[in-house]
Amino acid sequence: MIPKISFQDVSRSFELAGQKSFLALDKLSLDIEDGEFVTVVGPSGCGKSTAMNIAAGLITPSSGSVLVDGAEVTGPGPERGVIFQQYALFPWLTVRQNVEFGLQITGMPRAKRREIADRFIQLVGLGDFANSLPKTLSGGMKQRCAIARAYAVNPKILLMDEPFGALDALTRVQLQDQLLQTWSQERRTVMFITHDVDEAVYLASRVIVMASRPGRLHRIIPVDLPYPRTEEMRLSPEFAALRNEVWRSVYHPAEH
Ligand SMILES: Nc1ncnc2c1ncn2[C@@H]1O[C@H](COP(=O)(O)OP(=O)(O)OP(=O)(O)O)[C@@H](O)[C@H]1O
Repeated sequence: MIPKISFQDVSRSFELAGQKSFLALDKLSLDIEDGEFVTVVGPSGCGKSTAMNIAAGLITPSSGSVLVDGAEVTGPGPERGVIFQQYALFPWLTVRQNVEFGLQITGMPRAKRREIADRFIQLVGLGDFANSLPKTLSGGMKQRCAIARAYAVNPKILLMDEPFGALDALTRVQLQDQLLQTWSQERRTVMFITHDVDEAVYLASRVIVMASRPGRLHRIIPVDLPYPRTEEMRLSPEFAALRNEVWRSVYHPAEH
């Protein structure tokens, strides 16, 4: 089976003015299977976003390559949806128009667009706000809108860079469950960066732990908890053990 996403010896350095070049990512090799949900954790500056942006086709590697379905990534593509922490919604468009936007550029007829947009707006719990402008929404609602917009174009891969980072704890947990629910229905491949160790364990079938200086793969920790994930699981000793393991390898990489 060809992996859905394959990082092959991917390195990236940045030229800093007046200094020698800085190695942000050092020979990352990692395969992500079709339909898999992986989370990526690691200290600030260890190259998580750099790796994801290379997979998204937003920046190029200095050496190595990322393959999607066996083909080298050379730029962004509709099969890869990207969701950032601060997702820029168009402020002059309503929730529905924002969600429809990605479909419009594919040339889809209006009625079909609206049907799909409304389905995803319902799914993320914004049914009552379809005609609202972003400025009238809370941060969590804006992010739900951004997620609906990314889902609506039906990308086979979701690249999510701390998408819930700015949200309160309760909204965050709700969006985690919503994300897992849609993932189990539609089986996209998800690569999800987070600073939250609980979130990393709760969502993933494997947690990718990176280390810094230079940014690199440190460990891969499998999460042997069945899906669907539940609140009971979140509070279980197995979950606590996994969380501790991930925590130690992020914060004490020399020993773990
Ligand atoms: N465009 C750039 N120019 C110069 N240096 C950069 C650039 N982008 C990233 N870097 C550097 O590369 C390193 C890795 O950055 P990256 O954003 O990938 O880390 P990260 O693990 O996602 O960090 P965080 O968890 O803080 O978001 C950092 O030291 C950063 O300063």
